[in-house]
Amino acid sequence: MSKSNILFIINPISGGKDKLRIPGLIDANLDRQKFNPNFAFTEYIGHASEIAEEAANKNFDIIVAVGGDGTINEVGTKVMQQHKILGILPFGSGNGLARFLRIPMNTVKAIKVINDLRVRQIDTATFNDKHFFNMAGMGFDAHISSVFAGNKGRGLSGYLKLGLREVLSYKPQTYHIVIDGKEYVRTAFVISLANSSQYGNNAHIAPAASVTDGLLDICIVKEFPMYKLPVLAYEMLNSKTDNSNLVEIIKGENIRIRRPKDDAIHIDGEPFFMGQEIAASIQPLSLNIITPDYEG
Ligand SMILES: Nc1ncnc2c1ncn2[C@@H]1O[C@H](COP(=O)(O)OP(=O)(O)OP(=O)(O)O)[C@@H](O)[C@H]1O
Repeated sequence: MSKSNILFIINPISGGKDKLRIPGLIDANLDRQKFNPNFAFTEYIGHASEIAEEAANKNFDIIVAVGGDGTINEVGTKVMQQHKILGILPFGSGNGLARFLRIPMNTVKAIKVINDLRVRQIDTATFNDKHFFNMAGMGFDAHISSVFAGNKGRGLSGYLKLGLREVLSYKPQTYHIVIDGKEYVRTAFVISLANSSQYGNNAHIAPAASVTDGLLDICIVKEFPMYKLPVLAYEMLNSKTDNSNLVEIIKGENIRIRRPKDDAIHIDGEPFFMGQEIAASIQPLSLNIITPDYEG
């Protein structure tokens, strides 16, 4: 059997964890009968994308994102465009897609998943001109990720502290939403377009989401009084937003959203700025990815 050339693209800042030991750990645990490993550390935003594109144009068959959903986004976009295979070693703050796909948070176990080399196809989606793999959206979560991006102390506790401060001052907006031709007008705190079920850290906004159904779950988090925030948190952490009074979920393939002004959005947790009009759609089974033996 010929060996696959595999490149690990390591984001040194994701999840706020030191990653200098990662190449050694991979060397010690990767199946050398199957793989020729190489390593690259990213140095700036967008670098993972550049490295992945170059590797995909060379002779790398498998490219592994070592980081969180933002790193997966950069690497996955190039892997998908070049019809290669994506692997994930979860090292983010939230690890939404990795958790959804049941990729172990333990690095040695996640390397063993790569050794098993079970490749499946999952849906991906677009949000205007950008691809996403886990979740994209606007409203409070986009606002918070733009604020979080300017914050040096990444990691869960930094995120929670900022979230609490911002939640008290954020004002819901009114959106005109068209999902597969049907129009909805909603005043919402957040609109999330979910490919997987969760933002990360097992906060499930769309419990019934599947990455193989050819559909996005459009999650409209309604305007609600702040004292109900713990209810929403409880529902997300217990996968109960399907029956919530606070969240409306509609499945669809093609989505258009008009909002009151140009504003922040997020793509897989990373902040961007976009205009008033957003068009999103799903690309069924468009990404080859290594996962454990799990259907979701
Ligand atoms: N060397 C670097 N310095 C600064 N930023 C970087 C560097 N390398 C990559 N990045 C950027 O770091 C951002 C965050 O990465 P990532 O999403 O993987 O981690 P996270 O936000 O901690 O995890 P999650 O998205 O799972 O919550 C990405 O947008 C990526 O472009």
